[in-house]
Amino acid sequence: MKDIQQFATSDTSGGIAAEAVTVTYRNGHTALRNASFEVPRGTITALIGVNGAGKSTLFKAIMGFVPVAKGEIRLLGMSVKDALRKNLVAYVPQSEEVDWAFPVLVEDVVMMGRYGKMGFLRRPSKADHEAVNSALSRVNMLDFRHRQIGELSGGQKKRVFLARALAQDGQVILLDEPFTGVDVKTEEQIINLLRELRDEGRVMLVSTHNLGTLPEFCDRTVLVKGTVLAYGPTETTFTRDNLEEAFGGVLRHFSISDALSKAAQ
Ligand SMILES: Nc1ncnc2c1ncn2[C@@H]1O[C@H](COP(=O)(O)OP(=O)(O)OP(=O)(O)O)[C@@H](O)[C@H]1O
Repeated sequence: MKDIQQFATSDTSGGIAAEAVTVTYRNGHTALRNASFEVPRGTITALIGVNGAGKSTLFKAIMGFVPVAKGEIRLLGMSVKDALRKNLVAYVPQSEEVDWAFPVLVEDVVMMGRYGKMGFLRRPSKADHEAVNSALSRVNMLDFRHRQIGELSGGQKKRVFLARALAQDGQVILLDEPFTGVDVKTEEQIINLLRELRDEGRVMLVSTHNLGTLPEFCDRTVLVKGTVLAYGPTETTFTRDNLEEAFGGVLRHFSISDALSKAAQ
């Protein structure tokens, strides 16, 4: 483990903090061992590493889907359990995780973001409908609200799930590969939206294999490989040494010079 960036950290109580986190699956496989990092609020953080490095596992631990065997995750200064109970954690899934054949309208998907705020019967209030419409217009998808989710393009689907996170008013937003299958224009729209959300003081953790554009919009980077290898501001963490350690030979196929020079700017 090298070059871990400790940031000076008064604000970390408000973001995501993992301390010596170990996650072991039921079959006994330890996917993350002794992983520590901190991310303040008001930041967009890239989560990068090779396939199987533990990115999704970290997301699952933050969402309380898998138990943390050792260590602790704190979100916005509280336990994962409390943050989930307060409905503060929103998740934008990878496309492959969603059953697109499920017959549900765009506005229904976004309304799911409001469930935590509704009563037992889940009867949407006027405020819920307004929140859904406002979230859909923020991602430029209001005109599609009566469409079946399965009828949308890849980029449109991503925007609908982002709208669900907005309707939920998630303060910790986890995005799993938000740019897979989206065109350049949609990617730009998503990045602009993430910047707005950052400026509102939310904290975003973005799992991405798109190393080329990462330095343009991620203030911080966390590198994983069965643990956290390094974390901190992108300009000091997104370095050739750290990338080589995280990706090894895979990097031979990727020209990182451009990305590194962007990170250094
Ligand atoms: N439910 C599970 N049970 C047992 N092992 C699992 C489970 N889910 C994932 N793993 C293992 O844990 C390790 C980390 O997997 P994870 O899905 O977190 O990686 P990832 O970094 O998200 O990869 P990718 O880039 O391919 O999405 C892998 O070795 C994987 O095989």
